[in-house]
Amino acid sequence: MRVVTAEEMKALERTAIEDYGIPGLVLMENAGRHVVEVVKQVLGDVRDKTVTVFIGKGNNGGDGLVVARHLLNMGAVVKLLALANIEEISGDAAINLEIWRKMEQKIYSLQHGDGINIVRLILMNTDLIVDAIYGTGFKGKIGEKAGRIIEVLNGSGKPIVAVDIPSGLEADSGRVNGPCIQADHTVAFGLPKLGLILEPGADYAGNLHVVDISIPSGLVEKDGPQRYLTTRELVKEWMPNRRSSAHKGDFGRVLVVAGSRGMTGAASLCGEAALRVGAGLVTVAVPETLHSIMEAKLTEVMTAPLPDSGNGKLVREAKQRIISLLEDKDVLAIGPGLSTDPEVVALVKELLPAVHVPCVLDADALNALAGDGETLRKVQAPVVVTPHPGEMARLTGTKIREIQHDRLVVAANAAAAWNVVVLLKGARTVVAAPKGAVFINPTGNPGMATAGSGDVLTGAVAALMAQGLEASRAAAAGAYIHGLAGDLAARRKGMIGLVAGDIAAALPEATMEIG
Ligand SMILES: NC(=O)C1=CN([C@@H]2O[C@H](COP(=O)(O)OP(=O)(O)OC[C@H]3O[C@@H](n4cnc5c(N)ncnc54)[C@H](O)[C@@H]3O)[C@@H](O)[C@H]2O)[C@H](O)CC1
Ligand SMILES: [K+]
Repeated sequence: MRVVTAEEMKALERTAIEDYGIPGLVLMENAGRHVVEVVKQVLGDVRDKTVTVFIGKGNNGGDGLVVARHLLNMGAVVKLLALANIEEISGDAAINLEIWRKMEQKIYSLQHGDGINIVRLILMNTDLIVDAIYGTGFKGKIGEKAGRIIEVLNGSGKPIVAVDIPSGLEADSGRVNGPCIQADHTVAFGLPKLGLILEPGADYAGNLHVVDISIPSGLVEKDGPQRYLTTRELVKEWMPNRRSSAHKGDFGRVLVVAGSRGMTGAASLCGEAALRVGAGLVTVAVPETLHSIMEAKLTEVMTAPLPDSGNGKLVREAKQRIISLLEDKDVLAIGPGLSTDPEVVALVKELLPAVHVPCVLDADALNALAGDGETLRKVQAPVVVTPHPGEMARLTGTKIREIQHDRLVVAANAAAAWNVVVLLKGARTVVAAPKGAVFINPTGNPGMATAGSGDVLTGAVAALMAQGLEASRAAAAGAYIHGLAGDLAARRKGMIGLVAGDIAAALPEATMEIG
């Protein structure tokens, strides 16, 4: 599903109105009806329930007026409060205001005074709040008075349904610069806005319902900026079919180069994950002094010893052995637990230009390239890098806060500069392809911020590349499946006690859920 900015959404709405002749009033009516459906999901029978609708002066408020009218017709008690100067309501919103007035219904203006007392009074008998104050027209900072009212609404304990966007949320970034409606449900019209998908916006949005308000589908799907929300349907479309006559070679052979003394778990988690996401054959190559430990740890995953320094860390001489192991492999996954020993750094830098199979670089393989992202361009095959914000900061020579301030832009710029797919981990993992496509991942939970979680993700991405998925799709699907496995595991074990092994163990269930 495409993800848009406020301006891009407005342009789609304008085209629908001006070029296709769909009256804005029709779009607004459709929008309002969908909000009513969600209100009914929350309240059940709305008859005699009290719904308080807060409107602003723009078309978001217009949607709110449509919601009020339909709920009234359904037998609900509806209170309508305007946070703006009613006289400033214009266009389609004014038409709906006129209808509301002709139905001899009241509208409380909060224009004068601080409005807090009237809001508190009305909320005492309210069963549900509809936030139709600001939508894609919101810019900058919420006004002081509106901010105080929003804080009262958030503290009311009443369910809140936000119209299009929680008021106070920046549609394009998901950032908030002050009070913002903490919605239980957000009904987004046409396409999800970026701010509803990125943190903290996704948190403020609550349950996101993306609804069709009859903007022509050809318009909605047409090629605009290639920003997508990774959905189950998209991942299902990308996953390879499994013919009954298939054999393990059909699903690719992965070589994992990972591990060092005290970090054998990273190698085994990565190898196990690659198998569990469907790779046909997986070999984990580790420093030779650790080889017997790995043989004991792993069953379905094969192992191979690599030259090391005797202290359980690879030496640059391992390059030749890795190149020969790669001769009958389809994908290389390198980095988990390798350590940042100078010999390992030298090995990674000398090995990469000699790699001719698609590869996933994670953890210490990325740390080996600190400040030297350009080396990534020397790999003779598609590359996926999977940095967390700290590794990304080291790779780009910047600070974590700069990485986190604009994750999409940082990932997209790095992808283009290094000609690789960048999977930037974090709340809402972002996948950026060199040619501009960006996928935002909706799955996962804070319980996954646990040692080894990234090793599992690396194995999942490698498995999908081995099964023939194009690099950016393998990264987006891998992030989706990894996050879904984490959600399934957290549902059973909670977030606090969740460990990476639980995520790995839930991978098959996650791939089953995708179908
Ligand atoms: N365009 C259409 O045909 C449809 C739009 N839909 C809904 O309309 C809103 C977008 O409406 P818009 O009139 O552009 O603005 P808003 O209602 O979001 O904002 C109201 C108004 O608020 C003012 N404003 C902006 N920022 C601030 C601020 N920081 N403080 C105070 N006031 C502010 C500004 O003047 C705005 O005009 C969209 O989200 C949909 O809900 C229909 O759903 C579909 C048809
Ligand atoms: K809103």
